[in-house]
Amino acid sequence: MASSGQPKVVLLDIEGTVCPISFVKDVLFPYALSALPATLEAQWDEPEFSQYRDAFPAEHASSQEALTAHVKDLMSRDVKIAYLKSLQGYLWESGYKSGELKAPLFDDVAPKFVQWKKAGKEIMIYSSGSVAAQKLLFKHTNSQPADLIPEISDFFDTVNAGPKQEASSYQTILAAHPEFPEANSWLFLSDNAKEVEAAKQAGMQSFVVERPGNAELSAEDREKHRVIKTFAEI
Ligand SMILES: CSCCC(=O)C(=O)COP(=O)(O)O
Ligand SMILES: [Mg+2]
Repeated sequence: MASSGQPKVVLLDIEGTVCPISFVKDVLFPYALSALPATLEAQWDEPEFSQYRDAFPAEHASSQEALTAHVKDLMSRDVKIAYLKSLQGYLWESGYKSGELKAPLFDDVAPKFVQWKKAGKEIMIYSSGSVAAQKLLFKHTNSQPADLIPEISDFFDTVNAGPKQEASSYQTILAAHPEFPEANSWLFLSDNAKEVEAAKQAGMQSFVVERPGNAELSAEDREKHRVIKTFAEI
């Protein structure tokens, strides 16, 4: 049983943990779908875009129409596959930089970042969103200052760590930071109970975060995991 000692590292999920699920589903996703046609039209043969197009399976990268249909299908099912997440991050970049997109972090998040850092804790991120998308989100937040990147020590996604519901991914993250070798000195916070389970299997402390708009937690998950509604007690 992992100790409940004070964590040295706070590893944070994004959607449903530091920002509402609705921001991803109702703002970021529609923005990406609205930006896709013009981006494909203008950049289909551009070297800058080719890395995103060529990461797709060949049958879905054969034409702008095929790629658009595949992206719409994946997003309609919230499939968190890396090549889609990379393309989404690319599509969101102009929106963040223009000011059209701003991440609505929950009120307790930015103050806790300051408090955790003063207490000597490290803050890291582990999200299905690409590392590039994570950095855009934390650079353009509703906080003052808007840029919280300086508070964050590292970023992990499904490419540099692995699938979020597999314990081996959390072991990969631990291996990336030998300066914090005790798994139970890490605290992973996520809205997803299966991710919390995987982190605990890797020896981390891990709590389920229950934010407004999150999916209803099962009685089993409430029984199995500590559930927190804010970061107040961390
Ligand atoms: C990094 S902003 C976009 C987040 C995203 O696309 C996503 O799927 C978030 O999933 P999470 O693992 O953070 O719940
Ligand atoms: Mg989440």
